[in-house]
This record gives sequence, structure tokens and C-alpha cells, in this order.
Amino acid sequence: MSDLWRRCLERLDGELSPEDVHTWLMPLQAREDGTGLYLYAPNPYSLEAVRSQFLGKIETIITHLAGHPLPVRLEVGSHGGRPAPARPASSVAASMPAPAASSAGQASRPADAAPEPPHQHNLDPHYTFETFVEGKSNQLGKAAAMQVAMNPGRAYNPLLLYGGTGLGKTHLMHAAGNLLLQNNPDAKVLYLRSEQFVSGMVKALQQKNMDDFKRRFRSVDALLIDDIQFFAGKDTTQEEFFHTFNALFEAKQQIILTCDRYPKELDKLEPRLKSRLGWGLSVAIEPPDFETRAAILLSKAADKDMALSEDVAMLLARRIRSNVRDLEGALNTLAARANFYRRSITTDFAEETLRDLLNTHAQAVTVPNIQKQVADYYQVRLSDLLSKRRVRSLARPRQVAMALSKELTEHSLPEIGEAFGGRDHTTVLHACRTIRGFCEKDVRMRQDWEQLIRILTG
Ligand SMILES: Nc1ncnc2c1ncn2[C@@H]1O[C@H](COP(=O)(O)OP(=O)(O)OP(=O)(O)O)[C@@H](O)[C@H]1O
Repeated sequence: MSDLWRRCLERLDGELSPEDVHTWLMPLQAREDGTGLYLYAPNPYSLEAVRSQFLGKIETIITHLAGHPLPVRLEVGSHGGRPAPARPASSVAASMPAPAASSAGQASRPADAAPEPPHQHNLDPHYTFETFVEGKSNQLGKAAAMQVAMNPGRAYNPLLLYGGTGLGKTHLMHAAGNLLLQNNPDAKVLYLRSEQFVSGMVKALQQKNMDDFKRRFRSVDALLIDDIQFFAGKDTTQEEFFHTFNALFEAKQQIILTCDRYPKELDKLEPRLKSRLGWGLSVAIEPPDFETRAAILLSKAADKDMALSEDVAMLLARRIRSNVRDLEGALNTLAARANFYRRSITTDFAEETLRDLLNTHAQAVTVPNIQKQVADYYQVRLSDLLSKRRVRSLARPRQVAMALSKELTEHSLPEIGEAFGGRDHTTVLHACRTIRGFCEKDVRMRQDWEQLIRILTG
């Protein structure tokens, strides 16, 4: 192996997940000469994955290790024309679920095949409906996930939960899987992240056992795949997933998916797959409102036996609006520091301990930032948004920007009025009420509002 590549792999090993390193980088063969480093991928699919996900990082490390810029060239093939070595069966196999065929299985197993390993569902037992705090933002998603768990393959198929990061999509998906299993302990439920589906497929292609791969995925009673946005641009994966989807759907086996946005908005996802995804129910999971954020904090604290007062929960809920994962991170930091310094968690202690984090969140959402994002979103000029002009095409975006400033910052009504060209605080109050009213009765306005909150707090 090229020494440069060996050292690069050592560095990447510390920076990337073991799964990525074993799936994509270990199979590469390397050759180095004065003109550059040549990396040979075993097939076009691996080449595309390495190019799109890791090439930039590899180039940076190689330049650093070589002490000067050195081109990295990716090709399909093998060093010296030899076939790429077969990868050890361990790495991906360890991360790949290997469910046994259920009665609903599509493909039969050869009689002389080795016995199947026991089925692994990969569900996290802590992610249940009991530990999920319901609020306006996730009510529908929770109800749909429960329905699916009670009537798999019949209520909504597929169920697709979509929305920004850290809002509880994975939690709900596991909760549905756990409830389904609780009601039917023999069901073959299988959860996996979309990267695992992709890496499993690459491995099957390399080892020429696609039949096994197909059988594994088509023989489950419920298939739960997280973050399907990762399929975008991966044509071979989409093709395979399309057929898996059809097989499961026709056999009335449940499919639950999550995605970071409405799948129709995903570029590079095949139209026929987009259309299939729309056959069942797609539900948006929105960022939680203030009350839900506070309730989630109190519930997570209770789970950890952590003494958290309502004052501190409200402080964090008011200042951290981005997503639940960030809230949980803040809570964990507080618990660890309080434990270490043997302090009780007061609002002063929270402010002091989380100062940097809270400042970062405060800086992310400022009135000028809101004004700029709203102007971009509605495609109006910022100067027009702040002007005195009252035409409707400007008045509505201006009201949205004012209402968002009230919702997402700590500024008072007069301060917000001042930031919008010296308007009176009653104008801001009127804007807030108008937009709230619109959001309740106008779907389009509600979508705009939620999308802007996602952009500003994401
Ligand atoms: N309503 C909720 N009640 C309790 N916990 C929640 C809630 N929403 C999110 N969480 C918690 O927040 C964390 C992040 O949630 P989760 O991983 O489900 O987010 P996600 O939407 O799948 O994010 P990503 O798209 O980044 O994977 C988890 O620990 C989850 O338990």
C-alpha cells in the first residue's frame, strides 16, 4: 500500500465513522508517483460515493501530509490491473442487520445455505411513545406513528415523517417499531439508517450476493429507514429501494421512512420513487413551540433523575429554539457540570455554565438576520421591506418579519418597531396578531412561517 495513503487512512480513521472507513475507503487501492496519488475504486458506485463524500477531505489531508499540493485521482479499477481484494466480511456485516426470512418473504433460500443468524431489529428501547412529549408541532406525526404501529401495513403505507434535524423523527420511528413489536412479538421489524442500506448494497454488489440482500430486505414485516435524503443522487440504490418498496407494499408490509424535507423537494430523487412515497401519509414534524420545549426538558430531566426547576427549563426553552437535540445537549452539559462541581442547578448556574452556547443561539437569530432572510424568501429588496411603502407585496412580508422578530428574539415591541424604519410598537403588535391569525386559517401562510423558522433556527 502507498505509504502516503496508509497515513491518510490513519487520519481519516480518527475523523470518520468506522462504517464509512470500512465501507468506502478500505476497499480503495492506491498508487503514488510524482504526479499524484491514484485511488482505484472497485466499481463506479463506490467511486461516486468516495468522490461525493470524501474526496475533499482526502485532498486536504494528502496536501498536508505531502507538504505540497498533490492531485488525487479517482478511477475505477485496480492497481496494476489486479482485481480489488475482497473485503473482510466483518466491518459492514457487523453494521448490517441480517433478518431472517419471515412468512411473507419474497425469495426463497437455497436448501444448502448456512443457517440464518437471529433477527436483529436495531430498535432503541428508550425511544417509545411514553418518553415522547407531544405538542402542536408533532401531534399529527405521533398519532400517525401510533396508528401504523397498531395496524401495520393497513393504516398508512408508507408513513413518511419529514422535517428538520433533531426534531424527533427517529424517536417516533423507533417508538412505532417498539409498539409494533410489543403488540406482535414475532413480527420482523427492521430499523436502519439509509447509509446502512447503501453500504449493505455496495457490499452485496462487491461480493456478488445481491439475492441475499434483496431477500433480507423484502422478507421483513416492517421496514424502517431513517434519513432517506441520503438516497438522492444514488441511482443504483434508488433502483433497488424502489423494488424493495414495491415488494413490501404489495405484500402489505409496513414501510416507515424519515427525510429531512418533503421528499418532492428532494433533488436527484427519481420521480417514480417520489410518487411511491406519496402513496401513504407524509407528515411534517415541526420545531416545538416554547411550552413543548420546556415540557421536553422537564421530562428528559425526570428520566435522568435530575433536579431541574421550571425556571431553568423555561430559561433554556426560551433561549434554545433550534431543535430538541440541542436542548438535550444543554441539559446533559448542565447535569455533568453540576455533578462535577457539586452545585445545584439554578438559573445563575445555567447562565454561567452555558454562556457560550446561549450566546451562539442568541447571535444566530437577530432582527437584521430575520429581515434579510424574509426579504430573500419573498424575493423583495431589503430596502423595500424596511421602507414606508404599503403595497401588499411588501406589507405582508414585513408583517411576517416583525412577527418572527417577536417570536425568535428577546427584543421588545418598541425595539422591533425601531428596527423596521422607526414604526410604532402598536404596528408590531398588529403584525404579530395578523400573522398568527393567518397561520391558523391559511395553510400557505403556515407553511411559509414554519419554513422561515426552520431556516432561521436550523
Ligand atoms: N417530542 C419529543 N419528546 C421527547 N424527546 C424528543 C422529542 N423530540 C425529540 N426528542 C429527542 O431529541 C433527540 C433527537 O431526536 P431525533 O434523533 O428523533 O431527531 P431527528 O428528527 O430524527 O433528527 P435527524 O434528522 O437529525 O436524525 C432524541 O434524543 C429524541 O429523543
